[in-house]
Amino acid sequence: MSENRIEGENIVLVGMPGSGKTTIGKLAAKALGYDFCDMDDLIEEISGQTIPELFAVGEPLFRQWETEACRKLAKFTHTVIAGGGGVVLRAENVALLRQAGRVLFLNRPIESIAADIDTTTRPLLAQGVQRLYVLKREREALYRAAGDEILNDTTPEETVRRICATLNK
Ligand SMILES: Nc1ncnc2c1ncn2[C@@H]1O[C@H](COP(=O)(O)OP(=O)(O)O)[C@@H](O)[C@H]1O
Ligand SMILES: O=C(O)C1=C[C@@H](OP(=O)(O)O)[C@@H](O)[C@H](O)C1
Ligand SMILES: [Mg+2]
Repeated sequence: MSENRIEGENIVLVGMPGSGKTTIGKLAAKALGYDFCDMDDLIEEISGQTIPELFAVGEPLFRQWETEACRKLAKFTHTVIAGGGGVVLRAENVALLRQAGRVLFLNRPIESIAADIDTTTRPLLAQGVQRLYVLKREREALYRAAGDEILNDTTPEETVRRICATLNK
C-alpha cells in the first residue's frame, strides 16, 4: 500500500461493535502521545444529538452524520481515531478514512464480543446480541478490504504494542 495517500499520521481503528476500538484507541493514543477521537463522540458533537436520538429518527440520518464526521477527521493529524462499527458500509467513508491514515481492522472473535458486549448503549443491538452475527456476515469482507492490517485478538495491551509497532514507535 502506498504511503503517499496518507496525509495525516493518524491511526484509524475499524471492526465490529465491541471489538475494542474505543478501549484500545484510548490506550494507543496514550502510548503514542497522540490525540484520541471517538467517531461516535464527533458525530454527537457535530450533529448536536446523541447516537440514540439519531437512531430514533432513523439509521439513514445517523449514516449521513457518520459520513460528515469522516470528512472532518480526514483533516486530523497525529490522532488515534476509533471508527464506528458501521463506518465501512459506505465506500465514501472508507476512502476518507484511508486518506486520514493507516486503517487497522480489530478482528476480535464474535464469540468473545457476544460474551461481554454492552447492548444497552448500542441502538443496533437493542433487540439482542444475536444481531451481531448478522452484522458480522454483512460486514466482514468490508472490514478486511478497508484495513491496511488485520490485528487478530490478543489482550488490549498487546494490541496497543502492535499498533505502536506499525508506526515504528
Ligand atoms: N482482547 C480484547 N480486546 C478488546 N476489547 C476487549 C478485549 N477483552 C475484553 N474487552 C472488552 O470489550 C469491550 C470493547 O468495547 P469497546 O471498546 O466499546 O468496543 P468498540 O468501540 O469497538 O465498540 C471493552 O469493555 C473491553 O474492555
Ligand atoms: O455497528 C454500527 O453500525 C454502530 C456502532 C456503534 O459504534 P461502536 O462500534 O463503537 O459500538 C455506533 O457507531 C452506532 O451505534 C452504529
Ligand atoms: Mg466504540
